[in-house]
Amino acid sequence: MLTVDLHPYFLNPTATLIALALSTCAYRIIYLLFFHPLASFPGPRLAAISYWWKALKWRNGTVTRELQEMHRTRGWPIIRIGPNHLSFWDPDAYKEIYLTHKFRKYSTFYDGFQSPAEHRTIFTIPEPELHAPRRRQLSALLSRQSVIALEPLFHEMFGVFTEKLTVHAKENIPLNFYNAFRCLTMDTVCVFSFGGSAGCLQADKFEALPLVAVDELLSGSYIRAHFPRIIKFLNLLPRPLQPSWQRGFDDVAQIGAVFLQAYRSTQPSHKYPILFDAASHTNNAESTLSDDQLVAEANVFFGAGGDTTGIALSIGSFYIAHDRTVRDRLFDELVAAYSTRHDVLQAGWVELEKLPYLSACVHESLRISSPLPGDLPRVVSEGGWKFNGVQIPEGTIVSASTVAVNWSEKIFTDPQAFKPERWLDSNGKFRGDMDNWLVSFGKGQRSCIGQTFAMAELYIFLAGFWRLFDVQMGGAGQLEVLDLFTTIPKNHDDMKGRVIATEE
Ligand code: HEM
Repeated sequence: MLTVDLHPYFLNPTATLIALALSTCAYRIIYLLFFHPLASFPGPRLAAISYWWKALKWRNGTVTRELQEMHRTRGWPIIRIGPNHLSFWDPDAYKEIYLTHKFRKYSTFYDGFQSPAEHRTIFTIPEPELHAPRRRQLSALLSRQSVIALEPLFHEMFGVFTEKLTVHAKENIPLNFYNAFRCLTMDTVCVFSFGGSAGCLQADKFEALPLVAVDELLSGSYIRAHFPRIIKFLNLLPRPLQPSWQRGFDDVAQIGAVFLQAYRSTQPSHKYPILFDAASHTNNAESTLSDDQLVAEANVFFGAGGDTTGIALSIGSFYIAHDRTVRDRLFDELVAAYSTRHDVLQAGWVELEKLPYLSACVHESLRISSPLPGDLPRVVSEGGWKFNGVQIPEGTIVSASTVAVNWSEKIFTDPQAFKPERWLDSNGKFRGDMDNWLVSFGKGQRSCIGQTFAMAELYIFLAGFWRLFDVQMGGAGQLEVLDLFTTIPKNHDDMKGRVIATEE
């Protein structure tokens, strides 16, 4: 009789399972490297087989810089940065991906930014047909007229900021401008979103706990955005065993609920409309947001609008402080328009927009800081996408960094230099046409809904600050930044300096 001697491995279920798992992995790696529809696109090998390449670069803050470097040194306009993800370093690709409305948001990535996790928001809803009504509902709050009605809020917050800076100037206390401006914008958007301040402006030397909490929370974004299964697993762990960024995310989810409860019980009356007033009282019952949705939206506004504007203000101010010609020209324009401290503290956005050099400084600050530099992923729709003769299969995740446009040599000469003059024509008038190529707020239907709010802040705060103060900073005026989803200075010491009051 024929007998077959089975190798002992086949009789051991554990060994069999391990062998199966290893061969499945090996098969997948070979498939992703050599047979996947994106196999012919260049990029790091690890990126072709897993999101870990991108995640690790994101953790170190170097992902955008590395993409820029690969593009510069190897000439790659399209880089494979994930098994099914292509990143484009090309201004035209940027416009096609974001402006033409062909591609929807990649939900796995955006779900990682939901707080509370079960509620999709204006920022995270991928379906255009669900997003459009939510956007219409909330955009009334952020129309130009509505933002002008918020000027008392901006003036109130800037008044507190100014008093504090005056004390720092008198006592010659050094300041971290990155933190100082973020405290100002975080408190401002917090009042708008929740009806109460986060208390950042009250913190000694602007070392505010909410800033630390937001930084901490962002430090885990690379896991939240790319590895949802890890997040599910972490959620099963007892809270003390979870990483601090995970706990931080859950804590932020609570902030909105606490504020809404306070709002409902006290019915505070503000001099200006806040998100809770307007978003909870619409005439149409169907479009009224539930409390949970309202809290989730308020959390998004706070998250999206707190850091970003402060980053543009502080990085712009860093460059203005280092270039005396820029600083003096801006100061002269502001003094001519606002001769007293009182005047500039009440300056309105519409009037400020008429100042060409201030406008140039605002736009150049937005361009050079690119506060959200990371790739914001979209999914190629049915039928695929042909870009510059290259066929991209449907279902591919595509993205392009705002830096690929804002720092493009094709569009801006000497793009790494801070030159407000590039925004002026030969008669010294502001060139509004160049706005087309400023993509800091994104473009298209999913661009920043808070753009008007942020622009009003940038004009009012930058004008007030540079009219009333001057800054002494060390160093050569070169700033190295990291991309941790938002832009952060690599070395916080670069952002330190002393503030000098120019008006008593
Ligand atoms: C300089 C400041 C700011 C910059 C650079 C900025 C940038 C951006 C960008 C690039 C997007 C698109 C995100 C994506 O494609 O996924 C975005 C979306 C968004 N931003 Fe801003 N933002 C700023 C300030 C603000 C402010 C002040 C608010 C709130 C008052 C805000 C609220 C939002 C919201 C809610 C979205 C989602 C919009 C949608 O998908 O319809 N942002 N922002």
